[in-house]
Amino acid sequence: MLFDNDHDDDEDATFVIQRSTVSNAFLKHVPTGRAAQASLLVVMTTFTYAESDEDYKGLRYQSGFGNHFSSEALPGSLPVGQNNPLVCPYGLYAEQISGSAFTAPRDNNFRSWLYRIKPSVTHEPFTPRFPKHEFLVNDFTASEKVDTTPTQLRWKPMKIPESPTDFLEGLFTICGAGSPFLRHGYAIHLYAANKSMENYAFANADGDFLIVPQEGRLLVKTEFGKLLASPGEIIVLQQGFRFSVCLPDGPSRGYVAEVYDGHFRLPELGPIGANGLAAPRDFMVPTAWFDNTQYSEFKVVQKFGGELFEARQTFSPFNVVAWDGNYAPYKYDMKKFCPFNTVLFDHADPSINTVLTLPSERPGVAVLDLVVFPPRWLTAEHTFRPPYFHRNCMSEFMGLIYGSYEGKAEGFLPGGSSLHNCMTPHGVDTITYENTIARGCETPTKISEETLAFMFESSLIPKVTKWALASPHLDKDYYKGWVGLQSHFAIENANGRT
Ligand SMILES: O=C(O)Cc1cc(O)ccc1O
Ligand SMILES: [Fe+2]
Repeated sequence: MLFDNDHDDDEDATFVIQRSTVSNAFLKHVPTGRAAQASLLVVMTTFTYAESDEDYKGLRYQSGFGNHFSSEALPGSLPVGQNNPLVCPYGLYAEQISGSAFTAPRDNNFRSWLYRIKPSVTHEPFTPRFPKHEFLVNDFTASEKVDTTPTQLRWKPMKIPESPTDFLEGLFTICGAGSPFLRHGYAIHLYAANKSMENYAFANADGDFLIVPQEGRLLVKTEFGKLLASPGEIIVLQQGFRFSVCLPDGPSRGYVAEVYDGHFRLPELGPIGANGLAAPRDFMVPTAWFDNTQYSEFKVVQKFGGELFEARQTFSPFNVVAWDGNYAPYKYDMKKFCPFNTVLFDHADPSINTVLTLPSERPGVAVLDLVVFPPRWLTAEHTFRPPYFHRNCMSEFMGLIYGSYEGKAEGFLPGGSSLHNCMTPHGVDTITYENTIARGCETPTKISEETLAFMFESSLIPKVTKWALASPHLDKDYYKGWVGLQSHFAIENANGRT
């Protein structure tokens, strides 16, 4: 460790998860080998986490968003004053990973130098991985696995699978737009898993992963070190990084946004000033750690153009003893978000809660924003305080990590999802509307500490996978939450509702 701005993971923090014993109904209806397998297998309550506690207790991080970091697991393992000396300390190989064109402008130029026991290229040829992963979609411009619909969509929480399933096996696409071949667009996936990835690492050549755990912690081993994230935190694993997802608590599920255009950044703060929203200091980057074990076989699985390929090697890709650069994975605790809001009247647009944004080439228009709905005071006078009724040219995918969402009294459950596509009308449900009118807005109210919802908002119109549309988790009654909204129009009452 070269810097002292490092942080310990809270060793005392525990997170109780509920084990589900129901099969993955999202996949159940799909007449395929994997789904058929899943429905045949008996309930399984074990999980694999082979490593000792030492593996994740007391992890240390470096802090700061977009910093240039340096970290070494052995003293003196970082070369001094240059990137690729003829001979590196400890006989390490120097290897650069570029997350932007070499010539990208400085504030958009991302690269790191990794000093590793063997270079990444030391593997057998890539071959297609079997059995094929049938539930991933990347090229939404061409895939036959997707459909379009302007209907309001909502899904109940997915179930943890019964059969042994790791993060990659348990990943399935819900919706998305564009294509990694064009380097433009995104995919939104869900994952539900019950075991750690064993003896293999995954790397995504198509884009960056932003993972939102909803149940169960994730311990992610990366070439840069380890990241441990609880529900409420997010993890960003950029294009190309090799990583293995382990489940220290067993069953786990959550949401993933995959973006093809480039990397997330902090939003501009404009008139808010220099402080507020997500603070750069709260972004945590791993410290160097390496695994020098000889494996009879260790696979690197690479997603490339939406297809999975694998290559065999006899060593762990987590063999980086030291690294230096600004292209590194990170985590962020959304509970640390510092919200701003209206303090007199009217409802602020949700963009006020943007955590991270991936801008498009059009000013102010995002490929994908991560927006959080954190605990906060509502103080607006003579104002309908919950989210307004609206139609949006942007598309809104929402998830709930815990608690309940201010706009929905019923049906939007932790682990559930909703999609309000481009120009699809939506807003609070009837019960929330009636309760809000009845309660009035005389006193400040607080959205509970026990609640955390988020939204992925995009300017690109998502197509939805056929399995998500046919899933038994799709809430067919979602529209009923609004059909009860009554007309209160009264020509004789010009001053408000009767
Ligand atoms: O639709 C939603 O619930 C998300 C949302 C929240 C809000 O406070 C204002 C607008 C908006 O789209
Ligand atoms: Fe909305």
